[in-house]
Amino acid sequence: MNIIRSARFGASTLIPKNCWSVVRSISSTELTKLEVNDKTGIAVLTLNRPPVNSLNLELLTDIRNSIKDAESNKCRGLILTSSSNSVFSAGLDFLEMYQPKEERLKSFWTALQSTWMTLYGSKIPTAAAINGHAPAGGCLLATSCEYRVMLPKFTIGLNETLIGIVAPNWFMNSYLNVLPRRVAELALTQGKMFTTAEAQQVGLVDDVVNTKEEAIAKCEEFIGLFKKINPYARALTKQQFRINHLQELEQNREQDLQAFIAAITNPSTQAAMGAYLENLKKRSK
Ligand SMILES: CCCCCCCCCC/C=C\CC(=O)SCCNC(=O)CCNC(=O)[C@H](O)C(C)(C)COP(=O)(O)OP(=O)(O)OC[C@H]1O[C@@H](n2cnc3c(N)ncnc32)[C@H](O)[C@@H]1OP(=O)(O)O
Repeated sequence: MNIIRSARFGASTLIPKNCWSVVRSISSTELTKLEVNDKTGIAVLTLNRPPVNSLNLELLTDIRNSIKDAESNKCRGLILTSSSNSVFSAGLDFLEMYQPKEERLKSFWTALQSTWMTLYGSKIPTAAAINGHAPAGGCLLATSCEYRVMLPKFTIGLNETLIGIVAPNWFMNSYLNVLPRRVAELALTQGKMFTTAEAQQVGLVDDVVNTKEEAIAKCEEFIGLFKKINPYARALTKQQFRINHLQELEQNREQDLQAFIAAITNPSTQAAMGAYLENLKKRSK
């Protein structure tokens, strides 16, 4: 019998393969659902933190655990998507950063660093089915993947300067891994949110389709490209492209954390964030 061991069902829980329907849950929490298609071996990770999948400590932790579960279950690839019809992820949860408690703020940023390193450095092929808006941290998740497909009439980009904050190096590096330097610099300094059409034009997304189902199918097609490629050779090649960015953060994690805490707790950042949040709340009424 072909057995899959699911880390989050407990080390001793064995799930018999073939006793399940084609799509099988590997692990799920209140905030994430990780399902694998038994025929293709490709896993779909659905973010499910209504209303906007803002990334708080718990969601970031669940995303990281899910990526690790997909890897340890030897999935052939991982697709990130959202349970919302209009938002992929609204980025970092402002409530983690506005008037924060220091210990929680530290855990939050440390979880973001770990999640990014796990996703950006994952050995398996990764793809994002962007079925809604993807500002800031939402864009970071998407650009950390190897392939992106997006639905029309949404927006994506690193808008940090609009909020009065500075995207850290590793946010920028994820952008630069996808965009030409000049486009990335102009976009980052303006805090530009690209429409789907603009994002495709500059190469921020690879394809545009009309439905979430088509987006997942496109991601599967992308991951299928590696069917005949030796996974070890593929993973090492990907690693060589990304190792400098990963090492840069790994070697400066504490410094990066302290820079984040100093920037976020600065009274002028708090004031800018407070005003931005106020505006967001007014708009949503
Ligand atoms: C040199 C190095 C130094 C290091 C310095 C480090 C500095 C920090 C770097 C990293 C910082 C930030 C990265 C981020 O990710 S910040 C988050 C940026 N996100 C945004 O700007 C998105 C804001 N949201 C929107 O634009 C819209 O909500 C939407 C995503 C387009 C969706 O629109 P919608 O109409 O569908 O929904 P809406 O009514 O606006 O929102 C519904 C409720 O959700 C609340 N909300 C939205 N976004 C967030 C969020 N990111 N965090 C928390 N809450 C959010 C919104 O306020 C509504 O709430 P309510 O119903 O009014 O209570």
